Amino acid sequence: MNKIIEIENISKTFETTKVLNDISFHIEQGSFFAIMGPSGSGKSTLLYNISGMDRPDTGRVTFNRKELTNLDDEKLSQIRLTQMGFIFQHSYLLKNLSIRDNIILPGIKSRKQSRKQVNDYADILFGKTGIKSVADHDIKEVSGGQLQRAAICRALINKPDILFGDEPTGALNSSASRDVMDIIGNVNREGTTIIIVTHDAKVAARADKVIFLIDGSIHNELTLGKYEEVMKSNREKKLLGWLEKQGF
Ligand SMILES: Nc1ncnc2c1ncn2[C@@H]1O[C@H](COP(=O)(O)OP(=O)(O)OP(=O)(O)O)[C@@H](O)[C@H]1O
Repeated sequence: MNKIIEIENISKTFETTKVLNDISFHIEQGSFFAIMGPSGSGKSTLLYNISGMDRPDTGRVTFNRKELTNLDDEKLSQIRLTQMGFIFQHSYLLKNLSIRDNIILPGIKSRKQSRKQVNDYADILFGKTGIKSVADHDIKEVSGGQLQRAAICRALINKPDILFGDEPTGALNSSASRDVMDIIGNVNREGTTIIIVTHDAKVAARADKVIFLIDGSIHNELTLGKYEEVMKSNREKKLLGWLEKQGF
């Protein structure tokens, strides 16, 4: 298996607090990886540091064999735009644009595909995420679940190798959360590597591997293997038992 991301001895301090403490691990191409841990343990900081949204003070992050920690800001943002997708708990879309325009904008900006190709691909993504009927609506006219599906479309418009999610279901009810995780699961099955931060065991149970952070260090890790719907409740039980042992 190819390593899509390799993290070597990264540390990060904010003022006097060491938030990431000499963390090393790797993520295999095509895998689904979840980061869990108590509030304040450094989960979001870790995600931002491995995705080039922030830089560690020390250590090295390599993505697709390129060392991100060596790159200038312009090269980093180009990689984020063309090879990475991001979704957040509140994925802000531009208010004055329709759903469609929000999604095609980063597609046109990246110049990876022609305008027509971007539009055609947006239609494919609207179909896959079930928001075709609202694609030309204003963003104020859709539900939170539809907005998060639109955010997934926007994150995928440039066909990224990897999708990062920071609490991607944190603002959704359980049924919308399940729908969003089904979509993310399908994206993973089609080959995109997924890394998410989540508090939700049901969400993390979709991952192949879960790491548990405490005070900026990896306290433990659990391998669950590839997700299958029929094994859902067993996986959730296994993960919940493991989380209890970690003191969660
Ligand atoms: N930009 C920043 N400047 C100063 N301190 C920060 C900054 N970002 C994060 N921190 C601090 O780093 C620590 C870890 O924050 P982080 O958001 O990574 O934790 P988390 O595990 O994701 O927490 P939560 O589950 O509550 O979102 C916290 O104490 C937070 O206050």
